[in-house]
Amino acid sequence: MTVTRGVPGELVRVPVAPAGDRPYEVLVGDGLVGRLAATVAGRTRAAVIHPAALATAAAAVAADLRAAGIETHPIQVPDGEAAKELAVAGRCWDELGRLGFTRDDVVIGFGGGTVTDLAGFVAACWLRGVDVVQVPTTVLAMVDAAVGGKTGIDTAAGKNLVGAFHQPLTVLCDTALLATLPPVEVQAGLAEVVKAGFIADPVILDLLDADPTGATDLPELIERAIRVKAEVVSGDPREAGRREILNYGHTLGHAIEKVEHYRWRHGAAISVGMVYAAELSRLAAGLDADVAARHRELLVRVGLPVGYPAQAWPELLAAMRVDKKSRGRMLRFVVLDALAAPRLLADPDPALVRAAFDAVATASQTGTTT
Ligand SMILES: NC(=O)c1ccc[n+]([C@@H]2O[C@H](COP(=O)([O-])OP(=O)(O)OC[C@H]3O[C@@H](n4cnc5c(N)ncnc54)[C@H](O)[C@@H]3O)[C@@H](O)[C@H]2O)c1
Ligand SMILES: O=C(O)C(=O)C[C@@H](O)[C@H](O)[C@H](O)COP(=O)(O)O
Ligand SMILES: [Zn+2]
Repeated sequence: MTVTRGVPGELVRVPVAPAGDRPYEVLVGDGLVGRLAATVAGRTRAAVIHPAALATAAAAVAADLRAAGIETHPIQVPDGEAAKELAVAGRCWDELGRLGFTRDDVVIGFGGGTVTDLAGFVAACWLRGVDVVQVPTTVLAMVDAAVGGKTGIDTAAGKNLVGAFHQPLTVLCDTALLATLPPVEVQAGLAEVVKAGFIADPVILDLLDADPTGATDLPELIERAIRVKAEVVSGDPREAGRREILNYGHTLGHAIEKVEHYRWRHGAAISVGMVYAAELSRLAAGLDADVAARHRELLVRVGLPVGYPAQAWPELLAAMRVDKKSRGRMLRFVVLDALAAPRLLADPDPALVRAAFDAVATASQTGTTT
């Protein structure tokens, strides 16, 4: 998808000021990857962690950095969730060791959210923390994954169960890089944009009502969602409280990803998860029925799934119990009291937790990926 900003050459700067940590900026604009060399000027070495799909683009980035005198090493990792495995992180650390990576060298995460999660985690652990610059290349990574310093990998028990908070030095969102992104990946990214709309910025929902594919409004949608994330993360960088609202739709969504062995896109899974969370909000927190219904209507118009096979419930419930928001045997969910009024709901009535699933349960035997 080609994204043209309203004003050609316009550069958007969104500040992130994580309490107790170094402030940084998320830059959004067309052709921004050209600024990478200046961003990491003075470093001796850079490792560009990238997915197979972006090998050519990563080679071009590496050539730019080398031309600026930085010894640069691309590290290719698998496409998709397969990048977020311990063995892949281990291979990256082996490579950094082979290169003699020191504390003032820099890791660059160049890819979608799977790669920025992995690269951030690799950087967080190497020598107990080296700088990472995130260059997200999907809508999802621009609006969410690359911003805020949540890094991590998956384990057999579930999504993102091993990780670290490690804020990036800067985030460069070059919208020109979205030109090669398949439409289905744009839709997946819009799921997190919808999330930002329901938890904090309803203007996003109005924009998407009028333009559900983001054909004309994608730049504004990206910027608005980044602003929501930046504001939340700045106030609570380590998820001591309010940051949990960014997990809206993720309790069931992560469970679906696990049960599907990560064949579903993250955005598709949290789309179903948001319809579920909206229904739980209606049943347990008194959310207006129209606001709950708006979730399904909008997500369908965006082209995202809103259903999951009914028979999977026991497996999904078991997976939800290892969600990071759980405490002991207590399930905790992000719910909405009203539009843009999210809160934590602890230990809801198990009958309501099950009843809310009726809103997404389908008779089909298998989930449909999008
Ligand atoms: N850390 C966080 O705060 C956070 C937030 C949201 C999501 N996430 C994580 O992000 C991940 C999902 O990220 P995603 O949706 O970006 O998926 P992804 O990283 O798997 O990218 C999707 C696919 O598009 C390819 N791709 C990436 N950029 C491309 C481009 N410009 N052109 C063509 N192909 C391209 C990738 O190789 C991959 O095959 C999940 O693991 C999720 O848990 C993390
Ligand atoms: O940044 C956050 O905080 C989020 O929860 C954003 C989510 O969109 C993202 O998927 C995140 O990786 C989920 O985190 P987890 O702690 O539930 O693994
Ligand atoms: Zn997410």
